[in-house]
Amino acid sequence: MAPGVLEWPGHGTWGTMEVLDNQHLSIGGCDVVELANQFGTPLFVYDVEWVRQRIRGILQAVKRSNLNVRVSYASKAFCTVAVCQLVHEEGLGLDVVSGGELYTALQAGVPASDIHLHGNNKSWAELEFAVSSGIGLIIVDNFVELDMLSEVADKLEKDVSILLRISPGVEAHTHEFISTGQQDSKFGFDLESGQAEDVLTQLGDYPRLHCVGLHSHIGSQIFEPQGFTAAVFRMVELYRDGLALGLPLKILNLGGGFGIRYTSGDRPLAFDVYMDAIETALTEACRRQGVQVPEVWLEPGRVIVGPPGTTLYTVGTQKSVPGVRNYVSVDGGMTDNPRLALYGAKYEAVLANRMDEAWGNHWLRGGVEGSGSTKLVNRPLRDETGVPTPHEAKTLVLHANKMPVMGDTGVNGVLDNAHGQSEGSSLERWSVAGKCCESGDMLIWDATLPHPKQGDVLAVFSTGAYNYSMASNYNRNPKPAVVFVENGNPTVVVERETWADMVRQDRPLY
Ligand SMILES: Cc1ncc(COP(=O)(O)O)c(C=O)c1O
Ligand SMILES: N[C@@H](CCCC[NH3+])C(=O)O
Repeated sequence: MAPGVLEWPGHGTWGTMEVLDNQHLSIGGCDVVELANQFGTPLFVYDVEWVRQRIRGILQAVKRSNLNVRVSYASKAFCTVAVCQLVHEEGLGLDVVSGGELYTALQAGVPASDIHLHGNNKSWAELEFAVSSGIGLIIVDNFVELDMLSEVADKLEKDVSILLRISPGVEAHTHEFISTGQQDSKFGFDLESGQAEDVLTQLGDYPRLHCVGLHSHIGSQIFEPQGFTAAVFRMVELYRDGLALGLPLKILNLGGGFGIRYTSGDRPLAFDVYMDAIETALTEACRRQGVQVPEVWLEPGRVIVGPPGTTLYTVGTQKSVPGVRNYVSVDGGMTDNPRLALYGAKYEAVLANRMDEAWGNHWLRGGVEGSGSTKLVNRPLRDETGVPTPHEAKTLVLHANKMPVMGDTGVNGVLDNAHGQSEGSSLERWSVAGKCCESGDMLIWDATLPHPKQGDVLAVFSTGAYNYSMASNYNRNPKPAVVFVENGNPTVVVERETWADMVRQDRPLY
C-alpha cells in the first residue's frame, strides 16, 4: 500500500491514521508496531486528536442549531481519569452511572456541578456520595429511589436538583439488548401506564428534591433520527403537565445513542441531522403544547470515543478446520471486547505491521498518486460528527463501482467485488479468536487478512467505546494498558494489570 493517509470508503479519513513508509499503521503520529513492542499487547490506543475533533464537531453542530444545548459525555462508554479530563477540557459535562464513575470524574478534577448521576439501582452509599459531593443533578429512575434520595437529602440537609427518567415507549431500531426506551424496560418511569404522570403529582411530598426536567434515552447505536423525534413529542406532553403542576422544569435530556461506523455496513448520520430533527420536532411539540422550548441536554458516549479507539493484539496460534474455517488466535478476546459475544457485534481489522498486504483495496490513501482504479478527488470529507478531516484536500478514492463490500458479506464479497485489484492478492478469510476457554470468545468471524503469522500485530478498529469499560478478568487475564497518542507522543493513561494484581484482593484460606 502506498504510504499516506487512510480513508474508509464513504466515511472520510480515519482520524490521524496513516500508513508509514515501513508499511506500519500509525495513529496519532505513533507507529503502532512500536507501541505494541513498547507497551505490550493487548493494548488500547486512543487517537486523542480525533476525540477532540469529534467533540468539536458535535459542539459545532449544536451551535448551529437554535436550541440551548448542553452536552455531557456518557462516561460508561470509557471511563478513566484521563478521558474525563480530556472531554471536560473540551467543554463537555460528565454523565456517570455509578459511584465508581463519579469517583473517577471527581479524581479527574471535573467539578461536581458539571456531573450528573444515572442508574436504575443507585445504592444509599452512591446517593450519599453524590449529594455530599454537590453533584449537579441526579436522574431519578423509580419510586424507591425517590424515597431514598429524599432521606439522603434530609440527612445531609441538602437540596438536590433532579431529572426524572422516563421510559417513553419508543422502540429504537437497534439491538434489543441496547434498546432502552421501550415500555418493557427496567429503566425509568413508564409513560404508557401512567407511572410518569403519577410521579409528577407526588413530587410535592419531597421538598428537598427540585425537579428541573425530564430525561429519556431510547437506546444506543442508532442510525435514524425518528426515535428521537418520537420521544420529543411524547416527552413534551409530559413536560407541559409538569409545568402545569408548578414544577420548575427547564431541561429536556434526550440521552445519547448516536450510531458509529464499525464496518462498512454501518451508515452513521452527521450530527447535524440529529440536531435538525430534534430542533424541528421540539419547536413544533412546544408550539402545540404552548410551552417555552426547554434547554436540551444530550449524553453521547460511543460517538465520541468509539472510532478513535483501536485495540492491538499479537497474533498467536492458528488452526484450520478443513472445509469449514481458519482460526487465528490473539492474546486478548472477550476479556477486552465482549461485544461480539453479547451483541453479535462486527469489527474490521488489519495486520498493522503488513499494511502493504492489508485489505489491499479497502483502504484508500491520500497524498500519493495511486494506480489502476484509484483517482484523485478534492472534496470535503467529514466524519459523522461533521468535522472536516485534516486531510480533506487530497485523498485518493477508488471508483465507486469497484468498492469492495465488507461486513456481512465477508471475504468472498470482497474478493469477488474487488475485480482486478485483488488479483494476486493473498487476502483470506480468517476467524479471529480470543484466548479464553470459551467457544464464543471470538472477536471477528470473517476478517479479511493476509495469511497471519505468529507475532504479527492485529489492529481492530472502532473499539474505543464499551470495550475497555466492559473488560473483565475472565480466566484471570489481566486488563490491557491504555495509551493515548497525540502528535507523535504516547502516554500511558491506564497501566496494564499484572498477574499479581489478579490476586491482590484475594485472601488465602490457609
Ligand atoms: C442514560 C444513557 N445516556 C447515555 C448513554 C450513552 O449512549 P451512547 O454511548 O450510545 O451515546 C447511555 C447508553 O446507552 C445511557 O443509558
Ligand atoms: N454496552 C453497550 C451499550 C450500552 C449502552 C448503555 N446504556 C454496547 O457495547 O454497545
